[in-house]
Amino acid sequence: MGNPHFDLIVIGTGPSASTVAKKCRQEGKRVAIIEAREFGGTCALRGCNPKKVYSNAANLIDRIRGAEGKLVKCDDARIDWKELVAFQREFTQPVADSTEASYRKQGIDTFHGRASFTGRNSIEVDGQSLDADRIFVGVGARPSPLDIPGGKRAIRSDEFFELTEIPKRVVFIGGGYISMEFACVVARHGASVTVLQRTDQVLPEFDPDLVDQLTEYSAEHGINIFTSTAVTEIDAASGGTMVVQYKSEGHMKSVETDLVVHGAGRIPNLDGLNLEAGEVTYSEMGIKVDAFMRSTSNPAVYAAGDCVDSSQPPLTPTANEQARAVVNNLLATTPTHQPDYGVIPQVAFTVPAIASIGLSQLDAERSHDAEIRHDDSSTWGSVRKTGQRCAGYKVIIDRDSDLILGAHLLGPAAEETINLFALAMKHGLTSRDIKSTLFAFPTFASDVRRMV
Ligand SMILES: Cc1cc2nc3c(=O)[nH]c(=O)nc-3n(C[C@H](O)[C@H](O)[C@H](O)COP(=O)(O)OP(=O)(O)OC[C@H]3O[C@@H](n4cnc5c(N)ncnc54)[C@H](O)[C@@H]3O)c2cc1C
Ligand SMILES: NC(=O)c1ccc[n+]([C@@H]2O[C@H](COP(=O)([O-])OP(=O)(O)OC[C@H]3O[C@@H](n4cnc5c(N)ncnc54)[C@H](O)[C@@H]3O)[C@@H](O)[C@H]2O)c1
Repeated sequence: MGNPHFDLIVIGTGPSASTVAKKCRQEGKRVAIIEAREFGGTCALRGCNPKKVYSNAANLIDRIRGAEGKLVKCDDARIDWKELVAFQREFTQPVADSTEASYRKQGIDTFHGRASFTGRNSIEVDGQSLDADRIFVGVGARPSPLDIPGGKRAIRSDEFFELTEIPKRVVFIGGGYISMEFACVVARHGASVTVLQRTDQVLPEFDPDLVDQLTEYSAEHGINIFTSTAVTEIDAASGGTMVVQYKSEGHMKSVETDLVVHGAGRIPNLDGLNLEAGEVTYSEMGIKVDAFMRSTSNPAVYAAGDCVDSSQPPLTPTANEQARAVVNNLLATTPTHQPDYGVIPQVAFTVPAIASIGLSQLDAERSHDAEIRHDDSSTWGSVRKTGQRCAGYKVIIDRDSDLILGAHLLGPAAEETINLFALAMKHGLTSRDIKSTLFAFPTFASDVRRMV
């Protein structure tokens, strides 16, 4: 007997893979799906969703403390880490079983194990060989290697979610999304936090003026950020503590800590896939795909999400949009569908959240006759009524067309308000269109009229 044959083999069960597997099965394709870990992928199990639970706790503490003596009396508001972890697990723990069950219910064959290519149309998993007309790769990303002496002493984001208690001192290596979001949570739990960032700005995807505002506010809450640093070593010290050595302003410095967290970036998770056997070309940036998300070297293979070499940010909405294009192409006789990204909003769920869409001030001023509207909006009524005091915005408008070129927000509800700009920018609304729209009042959304 030959190997089991499928119309489509899907590798991974994250947002991209699940979209492709389910939609192709709905169209009657015989589909197999393979997962190396628990079913569900990074976003649901070890990323966006558990992180948002933690971020909600941190923001709630901040809001209560900001409102203390104004809106509420609540001297003892604090995060009980064990309770927080237990609540987070209410969202993550059911995922593996329910996800696999939903695939099976749909008639998708599920396989556990690390998939690797054995040919252009064949995969091996757990000693079993499978063949398919088409193969979809949605294997996501993993933390980049921390190639410094003692680098293995740093825990990764997966392990961070397993922690049932947080020590007094925490150092984050890297100052991107993961470090800054986690830093805000552990600081609101009472830890003293150090963030060591290699470049001259933490959260480089976001507006530098708003990041400065966030950095200043964070410093008041126990988060010390050092930029332009080079971390050289993590040493073990007495009593289970560690010393992180780093170079800053030409001098060697060190910080003693109880926990080091790796937040220094992620890379495509291509280990063990044996892409050579599948004749699938890749680089350290990921699998090489054409505009239709098809492998540039093997037309039977498609890929999407964090594992592809793409200029788009590695986020869940990006993975989903790429996967939707893949589905359309898999169901067509020839691929014609390209992802329609529009403008992708980005949000770091810090305290408060920082958000961004479209062009930065620098890029807008280089390419357009740009008007920059900005303010420290912490004095605005909407913000003051919450008791909070860290807020700002920068909206960039094209003087010629009156279109919004970019929007950058910091403060309460920034993570929601940015979606209004996403809608306006995707559908070509001008600043005049926005100003002429009636928004419910008093809401943070209604502040948008004042920003444009
Ligand atoms: C801590 C954290 C927080 C995040 N927060 C956000 C957020 O708030 N918003 C946002 O938009 N994005 C967020 N992201 C990013 C988001 O999770 C990813 O962009 C998204 O999950 C990518 O989806 P994907 O389909 O490419 O792969 P993934 O979701 O990474 O899934 C890939 C799956 O493939 C499996 N796999 C890997 N290799 C193999 C193999 N050889 N065989 C079989 N299976 C394999 C993996 O085990 C995994 O389950 C966060 C990421 C992290 C780490
Ligand atoms: N809210 C969200 O949407 C969200 C949250 C978490 C993660 N993510 C996604 O996951 C990706 C990975 O997140 P991340 O935080 O690991 O990476 P990141 O790329 O956001 O940040 C890593 C940062 O670490 C710095 N760095 C790298 N090596 C360093 C070193 N040796 N010492 C000091 N600094 C160093 C880099 O300059 C970079 O700014 C993000 O790019 C994002 O797409 C998104």
